[in-house]
Amino acid sequence: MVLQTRLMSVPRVITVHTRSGARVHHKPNALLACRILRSGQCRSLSNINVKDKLSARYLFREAAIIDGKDFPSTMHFQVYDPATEAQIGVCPDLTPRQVDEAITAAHTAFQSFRRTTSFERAKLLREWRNLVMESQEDLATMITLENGKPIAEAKGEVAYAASFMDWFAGEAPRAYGDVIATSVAGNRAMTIKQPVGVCGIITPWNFPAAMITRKVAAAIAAGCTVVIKPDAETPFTAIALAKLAKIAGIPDGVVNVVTTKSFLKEVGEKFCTDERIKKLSFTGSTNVGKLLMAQSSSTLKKLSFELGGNAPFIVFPDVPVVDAVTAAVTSKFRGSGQTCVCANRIFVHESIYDEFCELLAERVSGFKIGNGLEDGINQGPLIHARAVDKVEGHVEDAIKHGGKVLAGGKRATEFGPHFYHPTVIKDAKPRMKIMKEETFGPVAAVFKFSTEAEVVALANDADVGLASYLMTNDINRAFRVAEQLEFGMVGVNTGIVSDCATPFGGVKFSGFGREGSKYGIEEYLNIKSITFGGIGAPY
Ligand SMILES: NC(=O)c1ccc[n+]([C@@H]2O[C@H](COP(=O)([O-])OP(=O)(O)OC[C@H]3O[C@@H](n4cnc5c(N)ncnc54)[C@H](O)[C@@H]3O)[C@@H](O)[C@H]2O)c1
Ligand SMILES: O=CCCC(=O)O
Repeated sequence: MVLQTRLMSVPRVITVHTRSGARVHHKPNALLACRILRSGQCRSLSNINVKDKLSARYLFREAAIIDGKDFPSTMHFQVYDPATEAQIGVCPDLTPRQVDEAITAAHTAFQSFRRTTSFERAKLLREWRNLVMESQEDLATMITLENGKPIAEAKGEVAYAASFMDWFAGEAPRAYGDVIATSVAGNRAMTIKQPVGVCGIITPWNFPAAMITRKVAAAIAAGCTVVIKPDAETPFTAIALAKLAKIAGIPDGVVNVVTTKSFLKEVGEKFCTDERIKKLSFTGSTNVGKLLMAQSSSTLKKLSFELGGNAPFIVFPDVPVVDAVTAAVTSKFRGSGQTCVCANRIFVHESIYDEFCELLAERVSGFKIGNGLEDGINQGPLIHARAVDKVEGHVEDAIKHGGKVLAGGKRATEFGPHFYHPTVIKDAKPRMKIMKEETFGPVAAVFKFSTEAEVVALANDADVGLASYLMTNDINRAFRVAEQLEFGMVGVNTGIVSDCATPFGGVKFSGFGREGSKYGIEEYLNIKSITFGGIGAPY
């Protein structure tokens, strides 16, 4: 019976592709199907009917979107729910040649879209935003299915994603230029800002909607067109967003979504080396960021990179411990610890260390783990088996180096293979892996410190510099420490720094460029200076 159920999950036609792009189609017989299941190519025990879970069934599309149309393909990859391992659907596995069609569509659309007024683009963005919020439940359901985060968090992500549309609708008409006094008496100069052109957008799985809209809303506000490549773990939210963009009246070719898995490297290279793509905005790991930067050198593209973090969370003794724990929990366990701004190293002053650790462990032990679609769940699965292995490795390493597990510390296999119990580790030491590497999982490692100078040095002892946090009620210390922290963002007395209105981005190996805020649109604009001569002396 189990085998029969498993066999039903094997696609009716299987397309196997070679690296050279040649395709072979199979109608699997039982033997081949068994081999596929054994090889792990098809691991689901059942399929989820996503459309039945949505009120707008058309939002779930198993197609790329190029030039406003569904782009079919004969090659596909499967997408799975990390909570149940059931198959959610299949997505086109596009080759660089097919991706070329998306770039052509974006390039053609740019010729007219660049000429729209900023007011027209703002109107389109607001329309898109309204549709996204009307579809909040459906989009959140898709996010939870693809990514695993609890449904309440997924709804929050949709609202966060929509906030960038609203924000950049406001920023579009405010892309002001300057009037400049020149050194030559007869001259006058001014600047105007123009859209850079077609933008390549590469995004990770941890925020299937918000990492896209933070880039795309800014690009559209500026008058650019985009080709989005979402992560192969979470493509359906991106496709639904593009469908809503079309319904909002955003012209065909302005928002394209390409999906790929087997041709990831080649498609990445295509994004970097195609001269029609003038800007690449990437959110993901530092290693991939370095590769994309190297690959882009031949085309000298404008680049924005939001890369990995390893956030310190510093607790000084002048704040109530309960407030510090609440902020630490908010920062650490968002998305089961899988956000780039999650606290990774919690530094607590020795005078309140034991109390903090105990209260943190008590809070974390009360978390409700499970399938994010169920009521009341606040910790879902991790994205895949590799993520669980990494978390397990960090916990084992911490124990080996003297760390004491106060909560969790083990896989939560009773919920499924991708679950890990939210964990608190006391007596964390700088020699542990967790000090140097982002865990990207639900592990709170708590370090003890004695002096301000010591903790600032410890916090800055990282090759990345994205978010950082400090808790203190001493205003002088807040300024002093915030200014010394080598990070792009500092949260003082809060565990959340993300907001459409504030600049988001890092320093060091966390990348460069800023998203959101009044600076976000600048990443998609070129400044042109226009000098008028022969005007005469100024009055
Ligand atoms: N700074 C931020 O805003 C931010 C946000 C989310 C995640 N992150 C970072 O991302 C990392 C985890 O995410 P991840 O595992 O998905 O990262 P990743 O770098 O593996 O993947 C990110 C995206 O890049 C794509 N990609 C991978 N290899 C590629 C290649 N050779 N060419 C082109 N595209 C390629 C992936 O398909 C995905 O779409 C963490 O380090 C995290 O801190 C940073
Ligand atoms: O994971 C990175 C982005 C998280 C955020 O925007 O708050």
